[in-house]
Amino acid sequence: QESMSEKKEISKDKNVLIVYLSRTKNTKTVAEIIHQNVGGTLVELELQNPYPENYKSIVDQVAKENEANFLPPLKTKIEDIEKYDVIFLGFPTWGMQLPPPIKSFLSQNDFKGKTIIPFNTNAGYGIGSSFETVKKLAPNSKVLEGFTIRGGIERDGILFVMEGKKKVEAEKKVKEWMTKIGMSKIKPLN
Ligand SMILES: Cc1cc2nc3c(=O)[nH]c(=O)nc-3n(C[C@H](O)[C@H](O)[C@H](O)COP(=O)(O)O)c2cc1C
Repeated sequence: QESMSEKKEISKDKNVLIVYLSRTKNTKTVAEIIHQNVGGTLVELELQNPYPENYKSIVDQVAKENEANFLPPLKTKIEDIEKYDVIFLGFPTWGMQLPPPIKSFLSQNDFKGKTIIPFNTNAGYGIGSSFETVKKLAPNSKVLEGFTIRGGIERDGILFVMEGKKKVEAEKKVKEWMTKIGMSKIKPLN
């Protein structure tokens, strides 16, 4: 027989999805740190037509896509997205905006009644309009306070930085943030 306290515990259990976009693996590392803390399903978003390797080319392409409101088709399809209650959504800042593939992801799924938690890395200029756009594109969801940390500066040839001391700093900051938003106590079901 289940006691009352057990029932309370069970109602706290959540299905957690961690989905992220990452080109030079900084956001990927933050996604993995979140995964180590909370468990759940970890998925990298991939595109049907990958972006160019060249930095200047990708910057130009993203600027054009933003201007045209183009939603690049995704290769990654998340099975049974309905079953997830909590979705951590990770991305770098691109052109001071939410990257087009994340706009695609938000536009093609229904997040009604779900909790979305954004996380970000950037070259030091911050989140721009990205967190606001998450709210706009998932209007029936609850968007919690996001996490942001400085990552690489590809423009200056600094690609992956989330190792050594920097990774330790990220681990500490992620833990503090998860406690603040009440996500450190949840027990993922999956
Ligand atoms: C196309 C593109 C545009 C970017 N635009 C910005 C920007 O507007 N502001 C900023 O601070 N960093 C910008 N960056 C830098 C990335 O946000 C930063 O390097 C981030 O840590 C990369 O994450 P990733 O390693 O997960 O791909 C841009 C990078 C790329 C590739």
